[in-house]
Amino acid sequence: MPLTPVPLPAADVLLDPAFLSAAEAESWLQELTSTIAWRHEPIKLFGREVMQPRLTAWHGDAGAAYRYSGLLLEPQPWTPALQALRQQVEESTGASFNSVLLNLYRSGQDSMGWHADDEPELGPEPIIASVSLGSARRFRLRPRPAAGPAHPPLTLELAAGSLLVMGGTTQRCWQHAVPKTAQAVGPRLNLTFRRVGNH
Ligand SMILES: O=C(O)CCC(=O)C(=O)O
Ligand SMILES: [Fe+2]
Repeated sequence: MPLTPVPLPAADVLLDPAFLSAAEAESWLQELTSTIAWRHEPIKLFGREVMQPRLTAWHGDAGAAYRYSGLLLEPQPWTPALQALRQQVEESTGASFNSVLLNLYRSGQDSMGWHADDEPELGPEPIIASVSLGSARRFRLRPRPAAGPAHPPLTLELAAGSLLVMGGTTQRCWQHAVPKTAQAVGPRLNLTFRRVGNH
């Protein structure tokens, strides 16, 4: 399926709900869940260290170090699986990426709080390509307090095999989150391909 624009002011968001077939998505889920060295990292929140409510991993080109929510992340090398997925994402988006952040939401109790991926090393208008595997979860978008347009929040259901692309002023004008859910959901694995450094 093609990438289709999600109509939002002051944002450049595209979604392909079926970037991967169900069988491809399932096979990537199995492979990545079992071969990635998942870490459970602390995060600095208002000056205090708390554990992140999910598992993470960071892979990329040597030297693509990245500060993320108070952590300095040194990338692990690309694995053949991540290289293959990166190539497929680059072909669909026409963009190039030197790193990928992986998040494993073990259950509905794992989540990602409101944030924008606006770290300086991503540059002023970063393109971030997000592939989802496993259980579908809600992905919420809301205007950034003060900087965002007057628009209600929006919820996208990111199902297995979907590709979401955020570019342009999306990070400058909007925030996004993956809230907890009380529904019984299985694990969800998300990969966000990024280009860091030299902006
Ligand atoms: O899991 C998702 O869909 C979002 C991940 C995300 O926002 C991030 O890694 O910055
Ligand atoms: Fe994000």
